[in-house]
Amino acid sequence: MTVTSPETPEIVLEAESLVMRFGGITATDHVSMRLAKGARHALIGPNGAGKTTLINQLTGVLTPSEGRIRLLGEDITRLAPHRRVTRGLVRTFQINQLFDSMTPLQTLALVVAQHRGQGARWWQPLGRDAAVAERAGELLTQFHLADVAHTEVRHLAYGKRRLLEIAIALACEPRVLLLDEPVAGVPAGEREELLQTVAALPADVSVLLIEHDMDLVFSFAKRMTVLVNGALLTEGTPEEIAADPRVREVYLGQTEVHA
Ligand SMILES: Nc1ncnc2c1ncn2[C@@H]1O[C@H](COP(=O)(O)OP(=O)(O)OP(=O)(O)O)[C@@H](O)[C@H]1O
Repeated sequence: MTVTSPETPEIVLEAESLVMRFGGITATDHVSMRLAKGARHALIGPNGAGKTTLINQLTGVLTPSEGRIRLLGEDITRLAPHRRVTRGLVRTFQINQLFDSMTPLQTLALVVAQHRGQGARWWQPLGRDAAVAERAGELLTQFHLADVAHTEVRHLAYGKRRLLEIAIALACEPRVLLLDEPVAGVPAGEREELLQTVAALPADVSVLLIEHDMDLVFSFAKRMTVLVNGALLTEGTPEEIAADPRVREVYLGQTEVHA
């Protein structure tokens, strides 16, 4: 039996000494990080720090040159991306052309049905499967999309599209959600709704936020990991990170980082 106490939180996602080389470039240089259950964890770093490369390894788009990734205690280092989603590791999706002519209701019903193994039946009139329709309706309400439930995605405001992207990820019932720049490009007038929704994500879903917007990072995160030049510079609480002179130097754009 595994005994966990408040001092030893359950670790849901663990990267152990990940290395990713592209030819002569080491984009991820022995990076380790752990995400606790219910985490609100941000991954930050200047351009080219290796955030995207790290996330691509966590989701399975890239296979690390070295190191291990564990999800809920199981090694997933070489597991295909879709199998990671099934096991509860989900990244926010960028809506592609496929969804443009569908409504948010149709989109969410499709994803919920697909995730529940009812993909072949998703096109049946909504209402045939009450559980799917109910879950899609819940997500529409939770993500402030009820008023545009029947509007084709192509006509949605940008902020609503970003909300739908997060709702799609939640429809996959994640244990760990990788939230990739949720407010990037969202106009000021639409940000507040998005920020509130991100703040209200279910407490039992562990969230890793990748974000350049420091206001969002500091209002959201309880822990932060800072990457610089592919390596882990430091990890800590927002207060520790804000007070760290090395982090300040990085964000002031100085080239020398003193360890
Ligand atoms: N497929 C690739 N082939 C070669 N080099 C790559 C590849 N992908 C990333 N890199 C390099 O790895 C380094 C890290 O890039 P990455 O995109 O992961 O950084 P990032 O922190 O996500 O940056 P940004 O904030 O600008 O998106 C960069 O030097 C980049 O040029």
